[in-house]
Amino acid sequence: MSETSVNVGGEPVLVLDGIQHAYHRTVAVRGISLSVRPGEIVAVTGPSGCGKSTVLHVAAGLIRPQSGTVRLFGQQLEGAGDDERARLRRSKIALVLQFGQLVPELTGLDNVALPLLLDGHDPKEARRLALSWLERCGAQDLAEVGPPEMSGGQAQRVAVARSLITSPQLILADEPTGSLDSIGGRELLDLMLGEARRSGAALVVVTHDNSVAARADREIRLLDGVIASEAVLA
Ligand SMILES: Nc1ncnc2c1ncn2[C@@H]1O[C@H](COP(=O)(O)OP(=O)(O)OP(=O)(O)O)[C@@H](O)[C@H]1O
Repeated sequence: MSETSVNVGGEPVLVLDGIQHAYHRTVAVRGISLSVRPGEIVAVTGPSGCGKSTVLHVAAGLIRPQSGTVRLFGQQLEGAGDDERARLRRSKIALVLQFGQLVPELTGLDNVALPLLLDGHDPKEARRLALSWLERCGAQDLAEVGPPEMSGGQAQRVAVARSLITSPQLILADEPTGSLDSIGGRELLDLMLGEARRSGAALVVVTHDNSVAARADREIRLLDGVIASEAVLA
């Protein structure tokens, strides 16, 4: 592990218990339980279609699983309405989904500033911070560019900048650098891992990249919708 370890401990920030989910007749996840502690870096790996994205979307409260429970920062998600879920996500969690999921009508800069603007921060200060995060993510050239004009990799850089600007306590990332070349992807992941280590945020990252998994505290490998193996690496 190249990053400096922080203390990993305390009450879990995320607990999944007995999660099952199917899309029509396709069973994606069949009974997954896992728990993530503050500051822990967890890599979720496994072959295509094994259920990784579904687990991440359930953890983020974007998918309501057919059975099982999700607890985020001690709060049970089942009873929470959509507004409450959105509030919880905005205040403590950052999401980086596979295709960036940026707001198409806004510039790169305003996409990054958006979480702060929604939280009522001073717009000038929010944009100043957004520019500095774009620079750190190698995306300063995208400040005035709209998402429809960005490549997949560029959108991922902007999405990572947006995820880190709020100093989240939990980062949920689904193949956050899958559209970048290997060097660019490595640099951006280095930044995410480094930031998580520095700030003490927990990071759950879905990845096909073995080198990322090797630098996590724990690797959870899925196969056909169940946890096939779990390795503590740190
Ligand atoms: N919206 C959907 N509608 C129907 N089937 C879906 C949907 N999303 C996922 N699936 C199916 O559920 C299963 C698990 O998909 P999921 O995307 O969670 O796997 P994954 O491990 O993240 O795959 P990948 O590595 O290719 O992104 C797969 O068989 C997939 O085809």
